[in-house]
Amino acid sequence: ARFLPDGSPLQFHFYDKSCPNVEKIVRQVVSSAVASEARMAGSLLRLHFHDCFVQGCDGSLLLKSIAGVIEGEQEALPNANSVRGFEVVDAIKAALEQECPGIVSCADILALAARDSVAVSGGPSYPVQLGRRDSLTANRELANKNLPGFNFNVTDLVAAFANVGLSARDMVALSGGHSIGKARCNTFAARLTPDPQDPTALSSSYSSLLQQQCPAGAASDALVDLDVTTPKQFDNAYYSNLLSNRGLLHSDQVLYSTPGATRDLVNLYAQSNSAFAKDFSVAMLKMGSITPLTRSEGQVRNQCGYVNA
Ligand code: HEM
Ligand SMILES: [Ca+2]
Repeated sequence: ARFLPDGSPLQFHFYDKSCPNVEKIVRQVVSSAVASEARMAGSLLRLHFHDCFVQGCDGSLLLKSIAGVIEGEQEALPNANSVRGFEVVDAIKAALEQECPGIVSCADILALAARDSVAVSGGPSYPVQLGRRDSLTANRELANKNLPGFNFNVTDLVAAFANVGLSARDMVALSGGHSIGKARCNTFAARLTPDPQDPTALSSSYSSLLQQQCPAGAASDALVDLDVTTPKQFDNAYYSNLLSNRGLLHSDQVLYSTPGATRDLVNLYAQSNSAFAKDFSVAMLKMGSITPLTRSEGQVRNQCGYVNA
């Protein structure tokens, strides 16, 4: 009950009888995927976030578009040419279908894979509530509307998280997800030539480094580490970076550069990795309980990319 959001219809021991090895199997597949490509941890973490913000944690993000039937979320602006890791989700699903066919939902796979991705990257681990079921639908329009943008200021960010029941504190802690993974140059190209009058501008040494990494500016399809200090280690260096104007995205840097409560939290997390670990775990649990389908709602998909025939 340490982290339990009261009233959640999900349970920590949901698969204890029906699929007792579920957590071990997810952990194994995630570990080996991250061992062969460190970035995959970030990619899997982000899938859970982008799922939960759009009609709840229901696996809607995983559904492939089918002309005239499903307008999938993967083509929404914040996702297009960006979200990845679907092969790993499919590999987890395949392993679970071997072990206990028809039991574990794709939405739960995303929640477990996100937790394990953080843990194998050196971040905190926390118990995950389970029992989510998979949607029959996706909503591209809602993905465009609900997912926060890299150009957002603090007010926009607080509002986007409040829209799904998360606090400003949750928002700052969850932004620490940018402790791992990569971004395309076009998501921060506007920051490559910093205006010294702008408090959210990048430090000149960091912007010079980024100019080298994005030779074609916004047109460059290069990828840059979101955390310049410890890009593969899930830790609080993301927050220390903000103190020296080395937040890659505008939406990262504003958390510190805008005076107010979010700056105080950035200072706290930069100082204390354990305060960050605790708040991140609490916030992930809250995010994971956004309006799930449960009981007889939705279905357990046989393949994560498709509604059952
Ligand atoms: C606060 C608002 C947020 C905004 C505006 C935002 C925006 C972005 C953008 C623009 C990228 C780069 C995408 C690309 O270039 O293809 C990105 C990557 C990423 N985001 Fe966020 N994000 C936010 C919150 C979060 C949260 C809450 C998490 C997880 C808890 C998260 C985890 C990640 C990860 C791990 C990556 C790297 C993915 C990879 O390498 O495949 N982000 N985000
Ligand atoms: Ca969803």
